Amino acid sequence: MTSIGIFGANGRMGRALITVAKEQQLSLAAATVRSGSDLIGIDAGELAGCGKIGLALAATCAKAVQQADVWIDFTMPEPMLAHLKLCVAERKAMIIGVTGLTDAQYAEIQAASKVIPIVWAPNMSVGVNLMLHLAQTAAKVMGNTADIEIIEAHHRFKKDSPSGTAMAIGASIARSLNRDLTEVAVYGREGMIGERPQQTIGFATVRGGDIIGDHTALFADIGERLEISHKASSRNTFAQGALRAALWLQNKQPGLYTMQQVLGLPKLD
Ligand SMILES: NC(=O)C1=CN([C@@H]2O[C@H](COP(=O)(O)OP(=O)(O)OC[C@H]3O[C@@H](n4cnc5c(N)ncnc54)[C@H](OP(=O)(O)O)[C@@H]3O)[C@@H](O)[C@H]2O)C=CC1
Ligand SMILES: O=C(O)C1=N[C@H](C(=O)O)C[C@H](O)C1
Repeated sequence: MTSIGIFGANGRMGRALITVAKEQQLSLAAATVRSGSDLIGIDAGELAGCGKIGLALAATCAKAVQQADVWIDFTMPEPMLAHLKLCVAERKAMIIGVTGLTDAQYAEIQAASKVIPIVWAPNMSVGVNLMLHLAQTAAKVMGNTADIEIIEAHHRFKKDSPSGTAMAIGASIARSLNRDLTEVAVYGREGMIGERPQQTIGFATVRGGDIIGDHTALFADIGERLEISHKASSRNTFAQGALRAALWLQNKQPGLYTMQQVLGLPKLD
């Protein structure tokens, strides 16, 4: 049975991962927190609020990393890169859900994937990964005349904007229309901005309360509009996807894999 490790066990996603791993009776071999944390030694299930699981939280270090075959990381870009180095040194596979990466940070994941197998995805839900296909189909049919806008909403604690998922939806649409997202993306509008250039892809961000994660791709033409929407109502959905990826990734060759591959969906354009 694949043994699984969780970095950032105290995060919102860390706790969801522990809960779902327990529900699914997976082999959770390690769960770590920052070194020096007061949580070290506490039972991981008690931290997550799902009851004792008999696994004490450990400090993140090489020795802890040796305890599991596949590590899951939903922390933040900088700690994730430190964890990536540990996994490369110990030749451990990694599932990475962290968003808000710079191009240079993403390049570090690409480089590490020459040595270890990695799944990186900004959204581990089945629905969003299907939505990427639906958005490409809509773009091919409507994208040359319709105005395309991507709207996302998340909880007040989220640090990055637009969300990683919104960026992935925008990139998928741009690819299927042969547009360069860096040239056509518009992030927010203010003042006398003039009429909308048709080729642009707009992004709008909402932040508030405890919204788990909503995404809409809007194709607005004259006389009709199409909206493709996904709403997550539980973080456990993302955790289920990440754990599915962890089981799928064990014994794979080094490489950078996608959730499309994990879920057996066709390759995106
Ligand atoms: N791909 C997907 O499906 C999804 C991706 N995400 C992404 O996952 C990431 C985490 O989200 P979320 O769980 O809400 O965030 P949280 O803020 O709840 O958790 C972040 C975790 O990272 C740890 N951390 C932060 N900074 C450091 C540091 N400098 N050193 C060590 N540990 C650190 C925190 O530790 P501590 O508790 O000690 O502060 C915490 O455990 C985000 O990038 C988010 O966008 C989220 C949901 C789904
Ligand atoms: O920070 C979050 O919470 C989420 N982040 C991911 C993103 O940036 O797309 C995925 C999900 O929507 C929740």
